[in-house]
Amino acid sequence: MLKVSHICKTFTGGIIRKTHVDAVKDVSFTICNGETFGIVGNSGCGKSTIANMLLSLIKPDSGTIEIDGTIQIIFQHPETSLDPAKKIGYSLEEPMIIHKMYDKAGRKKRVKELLDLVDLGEELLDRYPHQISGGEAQRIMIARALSLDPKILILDEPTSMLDVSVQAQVMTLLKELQEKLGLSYLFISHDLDVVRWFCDEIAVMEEGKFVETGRTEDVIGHPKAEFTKKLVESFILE
Ligand SMILES: Nc1ncnc2c1ncn2[C@@H]1O[C@H](COP(=O)(O)OP(=O)(O)OP(=O)(O)O)[C@@H](O)[C@H]1O
Repeated sequence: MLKVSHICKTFTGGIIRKTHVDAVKDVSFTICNGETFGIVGNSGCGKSTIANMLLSLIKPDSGTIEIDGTIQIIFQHPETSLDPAKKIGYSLEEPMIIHKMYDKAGRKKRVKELLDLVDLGEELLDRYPHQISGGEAQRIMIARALSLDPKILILDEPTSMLDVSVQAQVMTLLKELQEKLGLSYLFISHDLDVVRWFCDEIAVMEEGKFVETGRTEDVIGHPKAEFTKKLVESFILE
């Protein structure tokens, strides 16, 4: 389970003229085990800042975050997340080496299990990132994240750089993995269509604030906040 209570983050900067951005303002939510919570909002509304606070990459100014188990993230650009100089096999093993998990034989066995989970063949292990497709690269990133047995995955626009048909395959795979492994997901997206299909609950975010939260069908079907209404309208008109 993940419980976020009243987190806030303000970025300050500038030497001559002070700048001040309230990136996240009093955000609270809970993700129950095995559930998917989506955050939808325009660029710059604070989605990544929330993800970074969950990953302890930045510290909230106030509020609390309780995480039961390990949390991992899948980014938008799988090709830049993989080391171009390292073979896929090594990239899959690396997190286990860093965390001193298993001996060499155990890691090799685990790599095979992980490939199986994401429906890829062992022939990929000897290739470099430029020798695999975008969809395969994203599957490798998912396998790599799973190597540390996380309970929660943050999916930060995980398919927005992929072709539509490949997007659907990766999203279906994520759903299957959730069932199989009992994972919880925090799904960050602009795409209401995918969110509607994928998320149990969503929050609509505007300028650092959650303006509306609830079961996905309720929020999209009966939007209450003005911003949500506009978002739903623009998505239907597209
Ligand atoms: N390290 C930082 N220093 C100063 N301002 C920052 C920093 N990180 C983010 N911001 C600002 O905080 C606000 C929220 O940014 P954030 O990256 O969380 O948005 P986002 O919703 O993830 O956007 P996108 O969908 O484009 O990734 C933006 O105005 C951004 O410019």
